[in-house]
Amino acid sequence: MRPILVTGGTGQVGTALQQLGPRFGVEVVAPGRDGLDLASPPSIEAMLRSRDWGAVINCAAYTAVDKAESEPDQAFAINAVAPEMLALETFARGVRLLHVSTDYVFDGSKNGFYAEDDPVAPLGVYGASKEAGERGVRAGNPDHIILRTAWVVSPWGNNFVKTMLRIGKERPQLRVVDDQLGCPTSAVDIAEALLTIATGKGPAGTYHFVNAGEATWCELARFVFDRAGMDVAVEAITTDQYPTPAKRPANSRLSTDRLQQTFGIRPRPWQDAVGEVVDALIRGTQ
Ligand SMILES: NC(=O)C1=CN([C@@H]2O[C@H](COP(=O)(O)OP(=O)(O)OC[C@H]3O[C@@H](n4cnc5c(N)ncnc54)[C@H](OP(=O)(O)O)[C@@H]3O)[C@@H](O)[C@H]2O)C=CC1
Ligand SMILES: Cc1cn([C@H]2C[C@H](O)[C@@H](COP(=O)(O)OP(=O)(O)O[C@H]3O[C@@H](C)C(=O)[C@@H](O)[C@H]3O)O2)c(=O)[nH]c1=O
Repeated sequence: MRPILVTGGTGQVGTALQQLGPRFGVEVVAPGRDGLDLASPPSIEAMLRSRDWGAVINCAAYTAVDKAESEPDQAFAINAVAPEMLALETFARGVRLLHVSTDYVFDGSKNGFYAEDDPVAPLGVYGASKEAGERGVRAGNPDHIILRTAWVVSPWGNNFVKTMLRIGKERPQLRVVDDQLGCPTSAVDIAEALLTIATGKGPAGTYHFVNAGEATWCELARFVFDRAGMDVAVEAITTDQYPTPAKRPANSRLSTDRLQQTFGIRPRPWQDAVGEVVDALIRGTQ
């Protein structure tokens, strides 16, 4: 297969894609921001023109959920404007675009797991910018895959597991919200799903990929300390007791039925995936 271009090569999913490329027998080219700046249209155009790409996977994003509330222009530039440009540039070259999106496009009011066609209604700037990015991708390139995922964890970059391990070393007691439900998901598993789709022939459209099961942030924190063998007491609190600039959905669990039926991808339980990440971080092997 022709090489795959990955944006955001220094991020969690971008790093995982580079690691998994050889297993799929595909060359993954994953520049960081210095090699491909999504805020710069000439940079995007030049990179798209530089090779005969087999697919483009857009993993670059403005992911600072709280900071986005005070930097909406920056968030929309990377999460909405750039994906539309990527869509137009890939369409012009007959290249499929795989675009990663988020559970935060939903408002959390559903009683159950969200399906792909459920109405979106983001609560904050980050979610709104990602939702606008989805629309840009759909409008710009009919040959697109929008893969929504959630609560990404890995040994790389910033994520909740790394935050917990860091704070847990400094304090014996933590307070973590227990009324936001979601699906913790490994960046490696997302990368595997993306490469399965990119190297296959399934139909374009919007899909969900998360690890199986569900948890609150509090349950996830307790799992992490248990797995790490750390004696940290985690007090369950409500969202009201942990005020943040951005509102987050109370329920952002995603159904993966469509992805399973279309691509035969079977997500493993989040405990297996997150456990692997905790083990790697404790061993310091990544
Ligand atoms: N993290 C999560 O919990 C979730 C993430 N997602 C989505 O998954 C995708 C991947 O997320 P994840 O790997 O966690 O993200 P990270 O925050 O780990 O990485 C984001 C990447 O985007 C890059 N980036 C930011 N601005 C630019 C720019 N102007 N030009 C080029 N690159 C830029 C960053 O580069 P630099 O290192 O230079 O900042 C980094 O490589 C994103 O679309 C995100 O919205 C969806 C659900 C949950
Ligand atoms: C650090 C900390 C956080 N929290 C709460 C705040 C928040 O409600 C929840 C998660 O906090 P974080 O800020 O780490 O996670 P957050 O940045 O909201 O994570 C999101 O990132 C974006 C990119 C996504 O797309 C989402 O899927 C999701 O993964 O935990 C506590 O209750 N106690 C704590 O000590």
